[in-house]
Amino acid sequence: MIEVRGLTMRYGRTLAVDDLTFTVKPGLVTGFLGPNGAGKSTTMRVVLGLEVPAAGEALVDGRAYASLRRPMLTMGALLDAGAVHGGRTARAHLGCLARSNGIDLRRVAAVLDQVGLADVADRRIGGFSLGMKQRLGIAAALLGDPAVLMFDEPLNGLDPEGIRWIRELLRSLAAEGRTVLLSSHLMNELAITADHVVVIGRGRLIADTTMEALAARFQRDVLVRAAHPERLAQILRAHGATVAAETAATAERAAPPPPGTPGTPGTPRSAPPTPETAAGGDPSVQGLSEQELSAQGLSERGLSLHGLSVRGMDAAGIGELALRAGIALRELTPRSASLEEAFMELTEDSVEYGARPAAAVTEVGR
Ligand SMILES: Nc1ncnc2c1ncn2[C@@H]1O[C@H](COP(=O)(O)OP(=O)(O)OP(=O)(O)O)[C@@H](O)[C@H]1O
Repeated sequence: MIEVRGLTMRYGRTLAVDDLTFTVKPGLVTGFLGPNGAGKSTTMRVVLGLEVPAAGEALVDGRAYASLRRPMLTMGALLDAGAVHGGRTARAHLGCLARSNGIDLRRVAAVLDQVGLADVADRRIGGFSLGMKQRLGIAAALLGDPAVLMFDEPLNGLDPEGIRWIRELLRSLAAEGRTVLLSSHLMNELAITADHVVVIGRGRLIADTTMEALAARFQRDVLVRAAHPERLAQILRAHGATVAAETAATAERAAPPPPGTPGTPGTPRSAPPTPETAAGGDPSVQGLSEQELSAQGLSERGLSLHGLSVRGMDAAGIGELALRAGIALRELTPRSASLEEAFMELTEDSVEYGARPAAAVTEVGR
């Protein structure tokens, strides 16, 4: 477990960490998020005893890291993969670390194997790529078989295969009951990898929550396609939900970004097209502007194709009401903001979200 309590850290006039408190629990992968300069690396350096805070404390399994006699057995950390002696081989580097921490030298071969560097163990680190150096840094962190692991931006420099590898490694380490903290700028990767997230901005805590709760907090709506949408809309409204027609505009906003665009959604945003929509849909609805749609009123058939955007009720509740009414559902998709969007919203200085486009929905069922 890592406990950060009332931590404050200054560099001259810069308040890098401001009365920060959070706990990183065992058995979970915890993501540490924050914009540039938020104080993530500073917090990690204080945890490692590399900086002395102005106030507060950071404890690893109840002890200050600096007070541990053989610290690598308690916590393994990777802060800067480049900070290694380039003239040494990977095996010699890990051997030095093992000897200075009283770690059995057989662990060196074991961790080299674990991170996929066994074949290059006797090459000089100076010739390693950034990705290989990241793997070596992870091997060093694992050397003492510690119960607590902390990585600063471990995904930097890794190719997609490397990112998948580290994601699986972190998940397996947490599944073994270890405490795993990683900072990252790659929100999408954190969304897939982390169970819990600590978000900071300007050195202060912004959110300390499960990834699931974060997704629920930023849940936009549930997309519903049903056989009798008008009737279902009325029932849902009668039970307190807000129901709007899904238009081409809302569907486009909710669609996943094109490949390569940062910000993969946390939950699926749109279902595969039905044979009808794939074939071009109802010409009386498709291609019309929102104003035209609301002026004309949406046809039952148009609504069943494009669907309903439902807020204020979860998918299970909607499904239950539809079942009771005997209305067949063709689609029921909860749609969340991507973690990227959630992160931007959380860390934005102003609560006002001025840049967000006006809602392109039309009320239904009244
Ligand atoms: N050694 C230092 N001397 C002076 N200021 C520093 C030092 N280290 C960090 N800072 C300042 O402290 C603040 C927090 O920096 P820190 O590196 O901890 O943020 P971060 O969240 O890790 O950022 P990034 O994601 O860009 O690495 C920043 O304003 C930074 O400029």
